[in-house]
Amino acid sequence: MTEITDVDAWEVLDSRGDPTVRVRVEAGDAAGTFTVPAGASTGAHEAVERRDGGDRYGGRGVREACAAVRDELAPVVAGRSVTDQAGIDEVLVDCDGTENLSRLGANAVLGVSGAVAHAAADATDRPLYAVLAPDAGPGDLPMPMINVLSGGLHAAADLPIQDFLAVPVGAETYPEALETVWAVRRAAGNRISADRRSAGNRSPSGDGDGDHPPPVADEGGFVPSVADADAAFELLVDAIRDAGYAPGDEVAIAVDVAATHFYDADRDRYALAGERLDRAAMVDRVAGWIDAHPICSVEDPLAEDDWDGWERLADRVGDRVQLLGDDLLATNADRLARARGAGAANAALIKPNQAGTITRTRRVLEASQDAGWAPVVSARSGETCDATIADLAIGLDAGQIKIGSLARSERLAKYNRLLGIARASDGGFAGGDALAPLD
Ligand SMILES: O=C(O)[C@@H](CO)OP(=O)(O)O
Ligand SMILES: [Mg+2]
Repeated sequence: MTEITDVDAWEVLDSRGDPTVRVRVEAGDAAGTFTVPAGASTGAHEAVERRDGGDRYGGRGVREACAAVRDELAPVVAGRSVTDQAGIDEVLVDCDGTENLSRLGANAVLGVSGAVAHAAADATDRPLYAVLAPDAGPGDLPMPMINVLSGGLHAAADLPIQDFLAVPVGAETYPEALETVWAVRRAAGNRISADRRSAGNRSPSGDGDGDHPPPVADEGGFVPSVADADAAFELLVDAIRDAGYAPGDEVAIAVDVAATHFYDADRDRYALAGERLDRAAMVDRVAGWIDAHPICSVEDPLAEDDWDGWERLADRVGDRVQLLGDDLLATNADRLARARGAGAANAALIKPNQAGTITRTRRVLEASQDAGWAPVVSARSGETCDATIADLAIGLDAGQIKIGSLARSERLAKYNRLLGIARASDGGFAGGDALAPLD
């Protein structure tokens, strides 16, 4: 048994330049570090983090979360076996004392939980994915859904839909999957640049007529010059063709509508690019996108508490596409159980900082697998070069992963971790089965 001997926490900056929590756990000579990510399109049902700028903690929430790690969480885990992840997570949750971890902050609790997992890997001299894996062992490399076009809260743009992602369903190896999407991204960038050139836009740094680079959003996706979702889907399909791939068969499209953030609860309407859609019209609109474009996965097509809308859409298209709950499920076991009972979705986005501990994350992921629902491990829009989710996806055999674009270091740290694991393994995909090419 290797006992935890020290826990420290401090502020570091994430990919938006905002402070976040980094925790280091020591167990004798072994040590592990984990850095907590942060969402922008956060759901109401996520575990509650202490972030800067919130009223509740006077705007210095991250500093207080770090202090909570040092002053309250460190004493309760000191002396415990670093390999007892479930036991440690239980005392962390008990120490907070609230269900949603709002007293100390879910970022304080997850910071310790994640660093314990890394320290256990170091103490046992095993890769993190092996430490996270069940007795049956780790799974396959996850099929990536990779952000190419961005809108919504991640981009200062008119396009209300958040992510348009390419899924390289025809790729046979991990390097080929990333090469495929890189070619699609480059083709999309060329098209947006050409549009900007003809519209006379120029980047502030541009010094010539040829310089019209596309703007990029929080996760490195390109911000297209269109407000209409159908136009964005068509742009992505054109880019897939430009890159030499068959839309649907070789590269399919996933979309994160992130509808909670344009749902007007007072009027019970979806405010979509100047329109005001009621529930039935929003369901029609999403079904229309699925009919018209080679879409294999739709995330958050309706707002986080619009159960009726989710059920209607699932009845209509649930046998044809992956209906992925992010804000709906919030990596929360009770919400997943409710959604299962209602048949409201058929896949679960898995974000550790929505859950608050590694063990809670694992349990929701496993509950989703038990239900026959595809789990998709996901990064947040605010990230660091911490690559833990890559190991989580492989260790727990998630089958799919969503990290962001291929052009920002905080995203590439995770893709590169997966490439390293692919190099050391047979490189097989699990996700190819879950997301079969479209007919
Ligand atoms: O909505 C999402 O799925 C994520 C990642 O794209 O965004 P955020 O981290 O801002 O919630
Ligand atoms: Mg989402």
